[in-house]
Amino acid sequence: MDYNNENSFASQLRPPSQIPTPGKLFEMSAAATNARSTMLPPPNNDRKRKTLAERAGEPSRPTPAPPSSRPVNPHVRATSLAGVARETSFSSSVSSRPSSVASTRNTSGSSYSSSIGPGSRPPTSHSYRPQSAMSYQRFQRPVSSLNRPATSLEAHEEEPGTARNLGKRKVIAWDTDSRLEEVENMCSQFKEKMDGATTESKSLREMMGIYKIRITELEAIRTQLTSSNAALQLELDGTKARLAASSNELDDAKRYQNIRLDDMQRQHRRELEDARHDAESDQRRLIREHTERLTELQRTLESALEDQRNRHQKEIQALSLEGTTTQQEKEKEIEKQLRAYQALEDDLRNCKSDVVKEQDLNNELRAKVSRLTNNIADLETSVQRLEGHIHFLESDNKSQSHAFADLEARMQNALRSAAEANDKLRTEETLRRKLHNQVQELKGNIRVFCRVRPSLEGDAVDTARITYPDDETDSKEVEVMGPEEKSSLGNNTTKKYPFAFDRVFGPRSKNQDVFEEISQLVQSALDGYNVCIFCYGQTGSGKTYTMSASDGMIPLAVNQIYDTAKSLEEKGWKYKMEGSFIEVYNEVLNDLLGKADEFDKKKHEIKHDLQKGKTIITDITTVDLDSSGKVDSILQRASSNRSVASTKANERSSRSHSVFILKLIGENSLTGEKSEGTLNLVDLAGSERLAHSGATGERLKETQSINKSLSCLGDVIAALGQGKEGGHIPYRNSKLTYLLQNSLGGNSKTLMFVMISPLQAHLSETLTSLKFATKVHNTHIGTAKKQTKA
Ligand SMILES: Nc1ncnc2c1ncn2[C@@H]1O[C@H](COP(=O)(O)OP(=O)(O)OP(=O)(O)O)[C@@H](O)[C@H]1O
Repeated sequence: MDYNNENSFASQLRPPSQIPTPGKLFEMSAAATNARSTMLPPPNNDRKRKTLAERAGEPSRPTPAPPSSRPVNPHVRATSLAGVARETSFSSSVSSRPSSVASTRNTSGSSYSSSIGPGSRPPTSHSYRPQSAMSYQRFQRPVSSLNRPATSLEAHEEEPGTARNLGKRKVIAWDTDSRLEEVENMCSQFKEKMDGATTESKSLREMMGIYKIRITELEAIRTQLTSSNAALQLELDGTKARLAASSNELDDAKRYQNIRLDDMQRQHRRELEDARHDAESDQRRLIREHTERLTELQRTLESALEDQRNRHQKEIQALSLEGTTTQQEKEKEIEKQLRAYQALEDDLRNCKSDVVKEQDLNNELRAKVSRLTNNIADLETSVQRLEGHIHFLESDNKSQSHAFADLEARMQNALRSAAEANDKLRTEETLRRKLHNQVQELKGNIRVFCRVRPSLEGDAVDTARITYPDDETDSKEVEVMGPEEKSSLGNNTTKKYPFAFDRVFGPRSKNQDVFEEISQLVQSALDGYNVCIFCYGQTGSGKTYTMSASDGMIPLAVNQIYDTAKSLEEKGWKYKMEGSFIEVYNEVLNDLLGKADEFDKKKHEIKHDLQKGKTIITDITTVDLDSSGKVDSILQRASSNRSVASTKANERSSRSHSVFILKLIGENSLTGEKSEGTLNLVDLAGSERLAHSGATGERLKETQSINKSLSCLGDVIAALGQGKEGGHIPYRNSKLTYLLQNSLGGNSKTLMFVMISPLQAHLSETLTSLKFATKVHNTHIGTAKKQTKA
């Protein structure tokens, strides 16, 4: 809860309920108060009234001044005038006869009417009523009542008594007629008064009704106000309670905050203490380390200084030694120079003697010059002889130039014949390709090799009896001893099953030996043919080992292609190699170089260009094989993808076909030739028969799909073997045969490996595989066509 948020608290309070408008309240208090305070006390009927006769005998008393003669507040006057509007006769009688009853009555009536009733009274009448007509009358009553004849009401009550009084007066009357007239006048006046009193009474009753209604209304308002007051009180109590609860909560929150603040402060202090402690220990450690380092540095510096000092001392010693040596040498040199000087002096002496000798010699030389002049003539003769010899040598150089030109011509001839030889070589390469293809055709466009794997360490000891009759010569035959059968005579017999293929590899054969046999087919792919090599056999018979081992057909084929492509470069050929790896599992294509989690989900379509003999698979990863090392990474990626996609119970590689597709696009820049070949290396799923596998559920579905695709492969080969021009080949019956459509049949070269397990337990599957391979071997497929690029 947010105790600081006053708004939230304020919002919880209820808005005050409707309070009656101050106008009404004012109206009630003023009107009600005034109505009650100004209401006339009931007429005192108990007061003993005097009869007319009694009053007639009384001496007349001075009448009080009429209200009009006194200074009256203008509002009071207005009120009286309002009364006049209703009872004009009374007003007039008051003014004309101050002593009459009517005047008094009229005044009180008008005062009364003016003091009550919001409708008939001017609103300001209360505020200007220090002495209302009523109060004036009340104040005057004891005096006026003495000579007042009677109020209209009293007159009414006293009416029966009037006749009696009159009768009494008749007795005492001294002027009967005038008295009678007076009485009649009085009677008529009483009658008038009666009428007026009746009207007044009626209006008073009406007023009473109005006041009753008004009182009821005011009572209702009071009730309403009381109830709203009670509601407000309740609300106020509720709000007070909420306020108290909120303030309690606020106090709690404050307390909690304070506790938390204290905790945090304590923790902060602790952390600060720890940090300070850590910092101090760090500081101490750093100072220690620093001191140690300083000491060490000092030690190092001191030792370096010592070394340097020693070195300098040594140098100084060496220099002083050198100085001493130099000084000695210099001294020696000076001595030597002194000796040389002495020698020079000796020489000078000798020279002087020599000059003498020279002069003698000069004379001798002059004699010689004359002799030499004679000799010059002899030499000129010799020069002439030498010039003749130079002429002779110059003529020999020309003959050498001729010989050089001759050599150059011979070299040009050699280059020409080399170019011719290269041309011839290229022509021969084309011829070789043709002849190579012819040899392959002669060997048959579908060939079958059989390979029997050796017994492995974990294998059962019981091996089948498999022999190789022509092992030493052609290596084309294999004989398998069938299972023991009882003859009709009850003897145990075993049947021998001989098979012959294009080549049989025994258990001792190596992958390299196998590859030598197929390398010519790989060469055909380089030459622009579609080649398909697939391994057929039961699970564990050695298909993957033959195809994808590190020295298997795939790596060896790629290596050979690299080597050959390189050697063909000097003949003008340049090759581009693209590799992709496909899996066919349960009739669904998967990209083994793609993502394992997209297996069986991503759709790949097979599209054929039958005219160009090209196959395209949509959304497949194609790797540029620009170095031979790449093939290893491709095989590893495919293998890891397969193991990710497989489960323990389902060894995916055994239950699916894998196809390594190598596209080889070549172009000869010298001859303009182009070729596009495809090498398909197929590792088929295990071929064990459904009945033998004992599979159920998902495994049964897999086995059915494998059997279907393998039997479709057999059907396609059989249909091709029939060799009917335009005959239907059921490629579309399975994904595998549809994928290999351009690599199976007339436009391609096909090689099938039938892989055999040496175990007796697998004998039945071995015989089935060998029989299937024999059927394929007996099939002759039409001539292969080279794929040339447009
Ligand atoms: N010629 C051989 N020399 C030595 N070992 C071999 C040979 N052929 C197969 N093997 C071994 O035999 C075992 C089974 O071979 P491989 O996995 O190649 O069989 P497979 O037919 O591909 O089986 P699957 O159908 O399950 O893929 C492997 O351990 C493999 O190393």
